[in-house]
Formats: sequence, structure tokens, C-alpha cells
Amino acid sequence: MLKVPDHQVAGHRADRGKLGPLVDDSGRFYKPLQSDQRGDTEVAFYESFYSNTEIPGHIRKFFPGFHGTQIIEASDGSGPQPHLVLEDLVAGRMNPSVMDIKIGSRTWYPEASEQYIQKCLGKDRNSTSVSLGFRISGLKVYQNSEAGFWQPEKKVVYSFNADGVRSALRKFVSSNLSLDPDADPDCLYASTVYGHRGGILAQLLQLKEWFEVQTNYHFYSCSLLIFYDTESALDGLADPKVKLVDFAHVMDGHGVIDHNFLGGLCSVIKFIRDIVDEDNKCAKCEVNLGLKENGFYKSNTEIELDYEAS
Ligand SMILES: O=P(O)(O)O[C@@H]1[C@@H](OP(=O)(O)O)[C@H](OP(=O)(O)O)[C@H](O)[C@H](OP(=O)(O)O)[C@H]1OP(=O)(O)O
Ligand SMILES: Nc1ncnc2c1ncn2[C@@H]1O[C@H](COP(=O)(O)OP(=O)(O)O)[C@@H](O)[C@H]1O
Repeated sequence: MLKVPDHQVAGHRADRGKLGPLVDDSGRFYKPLQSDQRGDTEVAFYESFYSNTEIPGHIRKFFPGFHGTQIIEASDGSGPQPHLVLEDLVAGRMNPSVMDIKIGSRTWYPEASEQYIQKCLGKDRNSTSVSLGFRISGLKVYQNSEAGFWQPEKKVVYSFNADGVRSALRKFVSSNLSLDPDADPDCLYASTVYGHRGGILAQLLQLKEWFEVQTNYHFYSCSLLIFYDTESALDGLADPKVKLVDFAHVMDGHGVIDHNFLGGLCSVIKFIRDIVDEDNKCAKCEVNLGLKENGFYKSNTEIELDYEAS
């Protein structure tokens, strides 16, 4: 049974009779092949990528699995249409927190039409793409069963400046947004999600190593999708992941580093590293104050016993 994805945070959506992706319950994500060469470019990228024996296994895991194309009933009622059949990256996750970060200070590719370049340039200048080398395209952050998700409106996300981006990246790993979304984010999950061994920061650094050497592809207008299981975050089972999505504008790299993507990626890494460093500093203070031991908060009784013993 095909349905509109529950956790899509950006891009074209299949609701209200529009054309957009669909998912099934076997873990597949069906993205309609877009017009103007975009669909063909994306299929060509997946075919090239998965047949390229030079791509190391630890890099393949950053990309959705690809199962070819299939003609299925389109979401807009236009009848059977070709779709890319991809791995549904968030399948099996109950209430994931998800963020889409479009990488690159430039989202247009050199061969694009003047009209398309102007459209992209406008969006790049009016967002943080030009100033930071990336922009947040959409996000949702799970809070709890009562409050559900905190998901700012599209126009709010598009208006983020550097401070807005910093704050959104902190909110993405916070648990206190349902009380007051404007309150100082508590960054409760920063260490498990961003800083933990194998967490978001470590995965981004692994991806960066590949972008420092790969010259096969230039990824224009491509996004990092980062997500984790909020409900399991306090048990250390957040299973945070970094993936890449949207290859409708991937071009041949002609033996040249993709500096547009690499620069944006480094910039995202810097923002996240700052949050991790700040969190580590706070954790050290808590240990020094005797509030934490082995990474866990002590109970009030333990703190009282420590106090009596001192
Ligand atoms: O149609 P729009 O103006 O919403 O633009 C789409 C973008 O939406 P946004 O910039 O968020 O408003 C959309 O951006 P997001 O994925 O939402 O970040 C894509 O850039 C899309 O282009 P393509 O499908 O990758 O070729 C863009 O689609 P095209 O304009 O290229 O069809
Ligand atoms: N393979 C996937 N699995 C799960 N969600 C996905 C997948 N690919 C994309 N998405 C979701 O759809 C959104 C838009 O995807 P994208 O490929 O950028 O579409 P568009 O070309 O319409 O912009 C992403 O932000 C993400 O939330």
C-alpha cells in the first residue's frame, strides 16, 4: 500500500493532489522522475554510482539504496508514471527527528539556463547558502508523546540567518521545545547524537575525507539528511545517521574537487563541532561540580552522600 511519507521535511510533497514521493510498508521510497532532464540525471547518477567500483563501501552507506525505476500510479492523479525506487531512509523509525541541509554556496550548475541560474541565485543570496555554504531546507524535532513534533513553518526556516541556523542545530538535539520554542535549547541529546563515537560529527568527518579526494561527481543542490530516534536517545540508542539525498543536479566532476560541496560540508562540521565542544565543556563542569559520574547524572541521594563524605 503506497502512502505519503510521514517524515519528509523538504522538497516536493505528494499531499493535496500534488506530485511527490510515496512510500510503501516494505521500506521503499518512490520518487517521481522529474521533468527537464532532472529525473534522467538522477537515475544516471544512481546507475553510475552503484556501478563505480572505486567507491569505497564505507562511502556507499551514505547513499540511499537504489532499486531501479518502476512505473506506479502518481500521487497527483496523473496516472502511471516512472519513479525512482529508493531505500526509505527513515523506514522503521517511530518518531525520528529529521533535518535536510542543502549543501553548497551555489545550488546552480554551470550548464544551467540563465533563467534557472537567476532563480537559484536569488534563493542562495536570500538564504544562508552564500554566507555559510549551506542552508537548512526543513526540519522536525520529536519532543514527546503529548507535544509530538516541533516543526517550524517553511517560511520561518527560509528566513534563518547564521544565528537562526546555529539555534536550529541546537534545537535539533533538544528536549525542551514543547515548553517554549524560543527558550534556550537544552541540547540534552547533543553528546549522543552529534558527539558520540560514530555519531553525526564522526560521520560528517568520514564523508569529508572522501570529498577531499573524489573528483568524479559535482553535487549541486544536494542535501544532507540527518536523523535520529529521539525516544531512544536517552538510552544511547539514538542511532544517528547522515545520508545524502537529491541527485537531480549531479554533474561530471572532470577530475576536479567538488569545492562547492566540500566547503559547505566543512561549514556544517564547524557549526556542529562548536555545539559538541560547548556541550563537552558543560559536561566537564557538571563532573567537577559532582553532578555527573561516568557520563550519567547522579541521583540526589548520591550527591548528598558525596557531600556528607567530603
Ligand atoms: O519549485 P520550488 O521553487 O519550490 O523549488 C524547489 C526547491 O524548493 P525550495 O527552494 O525549498 O522552495 C527544492 O528545494 P528543497 O528540496 O525543498 O530544499 C528543490 O531545490 C527543487 O529543485 P530540484 O527538484 O532539486 O530540481 C526546486 O524545484 P524547482 O523549482 O527546481 O522545480
Ligand atoms: N530515500 C529517502 N528516504 C526517506 N526520505 C527521503 C528520501 N529521499 C528524500 N527524502 C525526503 O524527501 C525530501 C526531499 O527529497 P529530495 O530528493 O530533495 O526531493 P526534491 O527533488 O523534491 O527536492 C528530503 O528532505 C527527505 O525528507
